[in-house]
Amino acid sequence: MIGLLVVTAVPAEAEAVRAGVSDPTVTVVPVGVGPAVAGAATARLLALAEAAGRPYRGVVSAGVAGGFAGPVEVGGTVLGTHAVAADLGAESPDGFIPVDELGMPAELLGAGRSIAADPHLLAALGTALPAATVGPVLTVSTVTGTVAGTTELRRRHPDAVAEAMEGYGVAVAAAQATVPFVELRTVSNPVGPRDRDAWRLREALAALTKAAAALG
Ligand SMILES: O=C(O)c1cccc(C(=O)CC[C@H]2O[C@@H](n3cnc4c(=O)[nH]cnc43)[C@H](O)[C@@H]2O)c1
Repeated sequence: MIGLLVVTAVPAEAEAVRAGVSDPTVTVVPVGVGPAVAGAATARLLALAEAAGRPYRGVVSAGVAGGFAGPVEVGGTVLGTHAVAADLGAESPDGFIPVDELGMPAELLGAGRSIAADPHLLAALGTALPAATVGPVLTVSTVTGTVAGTTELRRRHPDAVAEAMEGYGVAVAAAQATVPFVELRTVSNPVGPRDRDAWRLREALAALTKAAAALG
């Protein structure tokens, strides 16, 4: 049976996903924090499965996230239409320049700075999770932690609904393996001035367990 691969950053997220999934063909693996380690680990898992003659039918980047106040509240569920490499580019005196506006040859940019979710996976999860907020999910290497950072990110990505740290890396791995990708997040904290004590991890992990039932 061809299964689904669900990758999370940390073991607590993986446990929350496993608690909600009943389909034995769904494999859940905590692959680490940040786009580089998550992307590399996912690429390896996809390559090993392909080499064994049992390629995955899809990859889901799942876990908790910071939510942009307005579109989504703490405890809410988010489905990513796109995984956006929000801090990949260059600073300049005139502001941030996204990587695909730096004049580099397109073939060096892979799938680009924004990778769309697979429309079939997205539609299936959207049907199973009608209350989910659907929109672009930013991938950042640095958690946003100031008012200025939040304002700038919202200015650059007015449609974004959440930020997390792995989606784009996982999406690159999926794109290179031509495996469908989608991102599923639940919100542990608002994006804004850093207040780690205010993160509602228990609430977000419980929401993740509920949402994970949609994966099978
Ligand atoms: O300490 C714990 O028990 C625990 C349980 C579950 C998750 C964690 C994490 O530290 C998750 C890190 C993970 O969360 C994403 N995340 C969450 N909020 C944000 C944010 O505001 N900005 C960016 N990323 C966020 C991210 O994907 C991290 O990898 C701890």
